[in-house]
Amino acid sequence: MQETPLSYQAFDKLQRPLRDLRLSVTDQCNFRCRYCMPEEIFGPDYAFLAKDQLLSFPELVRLTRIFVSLGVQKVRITGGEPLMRKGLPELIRRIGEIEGVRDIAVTTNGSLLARHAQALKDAGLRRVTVSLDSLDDERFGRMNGRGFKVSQVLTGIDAAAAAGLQVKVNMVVQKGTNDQDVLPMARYFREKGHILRFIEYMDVGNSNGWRLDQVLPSREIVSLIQREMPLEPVGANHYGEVAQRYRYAGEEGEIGLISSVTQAFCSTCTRARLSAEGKLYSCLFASTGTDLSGPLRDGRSDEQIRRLIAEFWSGRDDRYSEERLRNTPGLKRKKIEMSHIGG
Ligand SMILES: Nc1nc2c(ncn2[C@@H]2O[C@H](COP(=O)(O)OP(=O)(O)OP(=O)(O)O)[C@@H](O)[C@H]2O)c(=O)[nH]1
Ligand SMILES: C[S@@+](CC[C@H](N)C(=O)[O-])C[C@H]1O[C@@H](n2cnc3c(N)ncnc32)[C@H](O)[C@@H]1O
Ligand code: SF4
Ligand code: SF4
Repeated sequence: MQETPLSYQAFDKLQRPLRDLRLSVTDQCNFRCRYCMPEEIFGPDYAFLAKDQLLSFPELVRLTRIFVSLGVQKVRITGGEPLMRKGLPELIRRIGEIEGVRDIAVTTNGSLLARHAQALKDAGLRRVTVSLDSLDDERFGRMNGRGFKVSQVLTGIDAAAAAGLQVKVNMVVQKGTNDQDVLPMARYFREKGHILRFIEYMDVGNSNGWRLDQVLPSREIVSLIQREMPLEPVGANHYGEVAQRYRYAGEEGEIGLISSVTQAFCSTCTRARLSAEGKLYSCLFASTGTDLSGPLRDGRSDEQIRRLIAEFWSGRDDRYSEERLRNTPGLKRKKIEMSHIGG
């Protein structure tokens, strides 16, 4: 293969640039959300990664630097629950020092956020995305599978805001489970001034028992909210933005709709995903990954690893959600679990 120029924008087979890197820093989580890590699969005997299998901070930083040289500008730290990874603020500080990284965000379930918000901010983090599916303790406790209380997450959100972090809230909407929470959540976060994004429930992994009739289409969510709080559409912040934005009419506050099932956005998907043990995935719904930990640990040079990643991206042609849209429910394949690959 030819030498890749030192600063270069990688494109895949469908002409999509490599722009985002999603780093899963642990496959473990203190929640057992039924749509992600159902207890009956992720029980006490589940074999999580051993500590020495996880990529170390120096390895993650080295890889991120290489990804940036291929076009990545935005890094999302996720998991599992990323705040369970010891010393996370230090990783954020080091990634923030990489020239070319324009944006770092963390996606968290919020349960440990009150404890870590200030350290994250001090490490240079500017924003955080907190997942919360309901304001009702009973429903939330059932959905998170461990009886965690809503107040614990809300306290985390308040602590993040008080520390000066911009907060977005992600709510997975599952018809028949928490659709009654759409309006209370919209009212609450409109009042608080945080952007709330509604995510269509997806068929990630192999264990959540997903059914299409459990998906509440985004357009129904918009009409539901419109009836009480008028909305106006807002243009995308950047190429390939996942959420469709709406503003509360006459106000600054906004919501987002992530319509991964009913209006797939594969045609502008710029995201590469790295699992906690260093496997690189070209799609949230991929079955296999390309191992980078071997090359990292057997002494390969940055340029060799860079070529590996460039080749990986140039061969990418995934567009699972668009294919699902056409084939539902016939699309069957073994997929990597979302808690492993990161959200
Ligand atoms: N199918 C699919 N869903 C995705 C993809 N990226 C994100 N999502 C879904 O969207 C949710 C929200 O992702 P975020 O990381 O908060 O979204 P984002 O657009 O990167 O966030 P911002 O940078 O804040 O706009 C995820 O938890 C997934 O459910 C993707 O590439 N494919
Ligand atoms: C896998 S989690 C990892 C980060 C962290 N533990 C959290 O929950 O925010 C990332 C995101 O994926 C979302 N997610 C998990 N399973 C999903 C599913 N089946 N459909 C849609 N989104 C899902 C979660 O709601 C969360 O916002
Ligand atoms: S969605 Fe996040 S909090 Fe819930 S089980 Fe998955 S990784 Fe854990
Ligand atoms: S389904 Fe795959 S290709 Fe499509 S947007 Fe999601 S990660 Fe990207």
